[in-house]
Amino acid sequence: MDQNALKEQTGKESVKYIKSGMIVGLGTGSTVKYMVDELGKQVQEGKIKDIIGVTTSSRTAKQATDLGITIKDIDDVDHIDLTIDGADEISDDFQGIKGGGGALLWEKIVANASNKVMWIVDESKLVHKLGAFPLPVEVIPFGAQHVFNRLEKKGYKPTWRMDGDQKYRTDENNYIIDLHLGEIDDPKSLADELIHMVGIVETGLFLNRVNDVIVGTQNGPKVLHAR
Ligand SMILES: O=C(CO)[C@H](O)[C@H](O)COP(=O)(O)O
Repeated sequence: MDQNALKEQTGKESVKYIKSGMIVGLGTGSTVKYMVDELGKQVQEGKIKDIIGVTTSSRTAKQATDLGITIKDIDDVDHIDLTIDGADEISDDFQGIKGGGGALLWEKIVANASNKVMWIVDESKLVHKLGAFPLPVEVIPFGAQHVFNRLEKKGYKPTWRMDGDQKYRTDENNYIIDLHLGEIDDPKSLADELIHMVGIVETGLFLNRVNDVIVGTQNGPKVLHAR
């Protein structure tokens, strides 16, 4: 099976955890796309009833709406039962990097409002230590070049996330700077340092935020329990 087939496997498997009546956080990315397609199918077939989706990006909102899934704004629900989202890297101790798809800010807000969080990944995303995947940080446009320069001075090897020849814009109209760190020895202190730099709105370090992970493997989906 190639990587896409593994993403499809884990995406479809995760829908088994969505029960009728739930308020479900819908993540972003190519793996989540398979999950939302399957969820839409089961909603249309009447197998899953009365669910409400809270989406983590305008892309997922459009996909879910097109499939007939009822969507509510995060501020119109008081909790989320379960959020299913993708991830870019998951370390041995279940810490993660997210934001490869540019939706890290809304993804973290939705995760924080969720009783349970499940990540769905293919096996290539499991790593010993975080950092081979460039760490995204979301920055507001005002003064963003100064933030970039500070990150460069710190040796964090920043690059602008691009969309063609323009800087990529998030759903909040912010920019993303990707940090090419290689290996992150202490994710917690790095997250603390970055979040206190004025202009940075959020980082792609998702620490202690996942309960279960479904991994797509050549031998079928495997469930890992984090906490
Ligand atoms: O964090 C994300 C988007 O911001 C995605 O969940 C992450 O990038 C994984 O994406 P994919 O399933 O396409 O590999």
